[in-house]
Amino acid sequence: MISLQHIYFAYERGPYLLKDLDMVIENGDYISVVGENGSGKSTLIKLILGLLSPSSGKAVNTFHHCAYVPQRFETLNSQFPITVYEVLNCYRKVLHIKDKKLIWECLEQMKVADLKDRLIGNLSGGQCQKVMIARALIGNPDLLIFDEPSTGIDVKSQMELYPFIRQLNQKKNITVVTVEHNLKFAIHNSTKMFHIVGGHGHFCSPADYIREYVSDTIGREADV
Ligand SMILES: Nc1ncnc2c1ncn2[C@@H]1O[C@H](COP(=O)(O)OP(=O)(O)OP(=O)(O)O)[C@@H](O)[C@H]1O
Repeated sequence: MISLQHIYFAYERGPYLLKDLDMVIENGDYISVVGENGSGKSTLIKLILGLLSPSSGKAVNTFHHCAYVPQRFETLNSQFPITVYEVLNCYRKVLHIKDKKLIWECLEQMKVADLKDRLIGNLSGGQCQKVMIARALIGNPDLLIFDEPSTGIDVKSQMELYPFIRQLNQKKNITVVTVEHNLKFAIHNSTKMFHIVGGHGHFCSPADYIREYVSDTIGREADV
C-alpha cells in the first residue's frame, strides 16, 4: 500500500504544482493517472517512486519492490549496441540477483524469449515495451509503474500490450499504476482512475470518468 497525505510539491522557485493531494494505492489496484499536459502526472509518479520528495505532506510505502517501466527509449540510446539479454542481465546485476534463470522466465512470461539476441535499438516499439516490462519483472515487483506505455506504439501493438499488463495485475497480483493519455485503454483496463486537475487529485471509477469528462463518442467507443 502507498498512502500520500496532504502532499504539496513545487519545483525549485516554482509555484505549487501539486496541492493538498491525497492518494491511496491499495494492493491489487490498476490505477490510470490522467490529466492534461503539464498537470503533474509524471511528477506524481516520481514522488511515488521516491525520486522526488514532497515540499510537505506524508508519504508511506509498504510495497516490497516498486519497478518502473519508462516511456519508450526514454532512458535508452537506441544506437547503443546492447542486446535484449544484456539489458536484462545488467538489471539483474544491479538488483544483486544471482539466479540467471529469472531472465529467461521473465522473457518467456512476456513472450519475447526469441528476441534475446536482438539489438534493443532494432526492435519495434511494441517489442521494446514488452522487453522493458520483462526487465522490470526481474525484481519480482509487487508494484509496477508505467509512464504512458502506448507512446510510439501502433494500435495493433497496443492491443497486444494492454492484455499483458492486465494479466500481470489480475493473475500475478501485481499492483499497476500507469500515466495514461490513451483514455480508451485507461477506461478499459483500470479499476480506478486518478484525475489531476489544478494540482488536486481525485479518484473515480472508469464509468464515472466517462460520465463526467469524456464525450459521448469516446464513451461509446470504450464500450464500458
Ligand atoms: N525538473 C523540473 N524542473 C522544473 N519544472 C519541471 C521539472 N519537471 C517538470 N516540470 C514542470 O512541471 C509541470 C508538470 O510536469 P509533468 O511532467 O509532471 O506533467 P505531466 O502531467 O506528466 O505532463 P505531460 O502530460 O505533458 O507528460 C510542467 O509545467 C513541467 O514543465
